[in-house]
Amino acid sequence: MDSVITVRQLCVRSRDKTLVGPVSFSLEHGSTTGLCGPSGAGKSTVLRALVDLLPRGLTREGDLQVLDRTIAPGKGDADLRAKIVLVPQTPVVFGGSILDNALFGLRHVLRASREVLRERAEQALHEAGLWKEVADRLDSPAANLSAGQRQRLCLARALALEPAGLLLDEPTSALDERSRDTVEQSIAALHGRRAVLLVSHDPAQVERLCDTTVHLDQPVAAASPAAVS
Ligand SMILES: Nc1ncnc2c1ncn2[C@@H]1O[C@H](COP(=O)(O)OP(=O)(O)OP(=O)(O)O)[C@@H](O)[C@H]1O
Repeated sequence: MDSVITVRQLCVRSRDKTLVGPVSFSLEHGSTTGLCGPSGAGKSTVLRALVDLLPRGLTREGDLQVLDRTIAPGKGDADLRAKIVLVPQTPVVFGGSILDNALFGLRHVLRASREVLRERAEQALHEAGLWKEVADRLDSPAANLSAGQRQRLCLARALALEPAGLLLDEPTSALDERSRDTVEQSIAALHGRRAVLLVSHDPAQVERLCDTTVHLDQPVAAASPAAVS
């Protein structure tokens, strides 16, 4: 299989502490990898490091390769973030319609006619498993969607970019069982098509969805507020 992301000896440090790592792993095309570990172990921080979007005051060390391109710290760009897309834990739904939300992001990376953009957005809604529920109301406010539908809308927005890798930060942690199952079905459908890194606290979910698991075993000491600028 082809590697989409490879990290070697990745560490994230604040001014005076190592918050994460060293950790090494690779995400293969078509595979789903679980990223597990106790609260505070650094799972969200790893995801942000992979798209080179660490908060100010934190630095990355070690090698990061995305599709054979080496990403030096601070050198991540729009191209990287269209290839590797981070879907945060809390779905961010913008004002505007369901279609506007699915198109957000895509509009910035693809110069194409409205028809082509719309086609890509609709395809992404299919891929995220939301199409049947929204096909007849694409122009309705996205704010009216349920929590599970919002999560899948964020997934669709990410998929519209046709990324090689998707980083999902606890996508079902705030959902009831039924919505969780629906979101899980959408994630399962990505298998074989994208490299997915799934942060999850739920071993059963990891068992259901993932081919392989990366453990961040060591809880790490938080940086003191004084250490962060
Ligand atoms: N901007 C920051 N400055 C200093 N320390 C930070 C910063 N962001 C995160 N940390 C610290 O890094 C460590 C890892 O945090 P992170 O949120 O990545 O953990 P997590 O494994 O995702 O936790 P959870 O499972 O609770 O979401 C924690 O100790 C946290 O306090």
